[in-house]
Parts: sequence; C-alpha cells; structure tokens
Amino acid sequence: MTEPFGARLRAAMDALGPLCVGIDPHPTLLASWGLSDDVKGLEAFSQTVVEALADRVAVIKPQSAFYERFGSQGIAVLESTIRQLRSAGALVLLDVKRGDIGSTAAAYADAYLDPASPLCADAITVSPYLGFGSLRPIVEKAQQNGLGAVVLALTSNPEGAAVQRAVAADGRTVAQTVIDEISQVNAGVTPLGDVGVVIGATVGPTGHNLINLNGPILAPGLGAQGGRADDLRLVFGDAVRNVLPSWSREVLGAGPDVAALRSAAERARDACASAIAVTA
Ligand SMILES: O=c1ccn([C@@H]2O[C@H](COP(=O)(O)O)[C@@H](O)[C@H]2O)c(=O)[nH]1
Repeated sequence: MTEPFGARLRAAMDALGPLCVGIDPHPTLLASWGLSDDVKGLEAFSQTVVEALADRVAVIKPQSAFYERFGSQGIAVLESTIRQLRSAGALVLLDVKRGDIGSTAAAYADAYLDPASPLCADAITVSPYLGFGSLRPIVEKAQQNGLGAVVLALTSNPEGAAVQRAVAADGRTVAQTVIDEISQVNAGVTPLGDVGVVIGATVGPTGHNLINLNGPILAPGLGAQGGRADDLRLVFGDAVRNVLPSWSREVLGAGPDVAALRSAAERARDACASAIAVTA
C-alpha cells in the first residue's frame, strides 16, 4: 500500500522546503520562452519544467486548463507530463477544480485518483459548491489509493469572497463549513491528513478557524497576483506550518533556461521557508 498523501507531502515539504510550483503554460509565457502556442510548444514547455524542477520542488501543480486548450492532444501532453513528474519523484497536484453530484464525482475520482488511469495524480483540486458531501466519492477514492484532494475554501481571486464568506444559517461562513467538514475527515491522522484546503495568500488574515484542520493548506496567489511570502504569517497565523505556498507565473517567467528556473524556485522557496520559520 502506498504511503498516504498527507504523510508523503509532509516528508516532501520537510526534505525540499515549502514550495509548490505550478505549470501554467499561458500563451504569453510560451511566447516569452520562444515557443509556439500549439501542442509542440506545450510539450517543450512542460518538459523543461520537468527537467528543471521535478526532483527539487516538493509539489508540482500542472494547471489542466492550459492542456485542455489543445483538446485530446493537449491531454496527451498532460498525461505524459504527470507520468514524467511522478517518475522523477515529484508529488503532482493536478489543478483541475472538479466537483459534481456524487455519481459524477465518482467518475472524476476514476479519472484522476485511480492508479489505473493515465491522468492519475497524487492529488487534485476540487470545488465544494455542490455541497461538501458530493465530494465523498473523491475523498474516499483518494484515501483508498494513498492520494489526496485539496478543496477550495478562500480562493485567491477577489470575486471568491462573495460566495465563500457568505454566512450560513448557523453563523459560520461557507468557507468555515468546508474547513470544518475537512477537519472531521482528517481527525486523528498523523502526521498530516490527506484532504487539504485552498486559501489564497492574497486574502489577508483569514478570520477563519484552522486549528483543527490537520491538513495541507495550498496558498496560491504569490507573485503575479500580488501575494508575498512575508504575508504568509499574517494570513495563516499558527496554521502556517501546514501551508504549501504556490507560485506559477513569477517562477516560470525565469525560463526557459533551466538554471534560471531552478534559481527562481529556490528564491521562492527560501522566502517562504523564512516567513514560515518565524512563527514555527
Ligand atoms: O484560489 C486559487 C486557486 C487556484 N489558483 C491557481 O493557481 C495558479 C496561480 O497562478 P499564478 O501565475 O501564480 O497567479 C493558477 O493555475 C490558478 O488557476 C489560484 O490562483 N487561486
């Protein structure tokens, strides 16, 4: 049996530092890397990131949308990128933000969290807006296979607050209800639960209770969206030790030179590690 995702993530963050780098092959980045905005460019971009970072960064997060742009050929590149990253030892968090009624969520679980699937990752991002309970098939499949799920809670984009900070009948925000459901799933798991949350580094002090979460906190929004490593303490307070800071465009902008990509990732990691160490 594979070691659970939470344990593998904790070990990777302890060994390599708190850093997730996204693979987001935006058309503008393809152009700045001298690549064409087509499947060949997508493939070259992805392979360069694999070569530069797969064995040096705790988590790599391919953004599915940039592969889906190219239809089935783009998905084939995504499959191959996931395979290469995992063979090189990286933990792959596929940013695909899936969620649906339970019976369809089960099919998404088969697609992304079944080792027999060519798109199987170590974890995926999921959306709880059809109700956290609708994600059960995904959570269960992840746990059966030593994999994980990371659930949107307080996203980094300003538009998210209107839904996520809305207050439910019991006085909790929608985001807090998601956090509390995950706390129950992760209760008693050591060293870290397999189900995490997304809370953007841009949201300011969360004002949410993360004390019982016992799971990873993916923090996107650093760099291009204006979040800074120094904000992590302010945003996450005592929960900062379980934060996985995530950078895409700011690090990728250093490419296509492999050494420059590695240096950019190291700078991001070191900045986050210092910010986290202050309160650890
Ligand atoms: O709340 C969220 C959830 C996911 N993302 C994703 O992370 C990257 C951010 O890219 P940057 O270039 O570092 O801005 C992107 O794939 C988003 O879809 C997020 O930004 N916020």
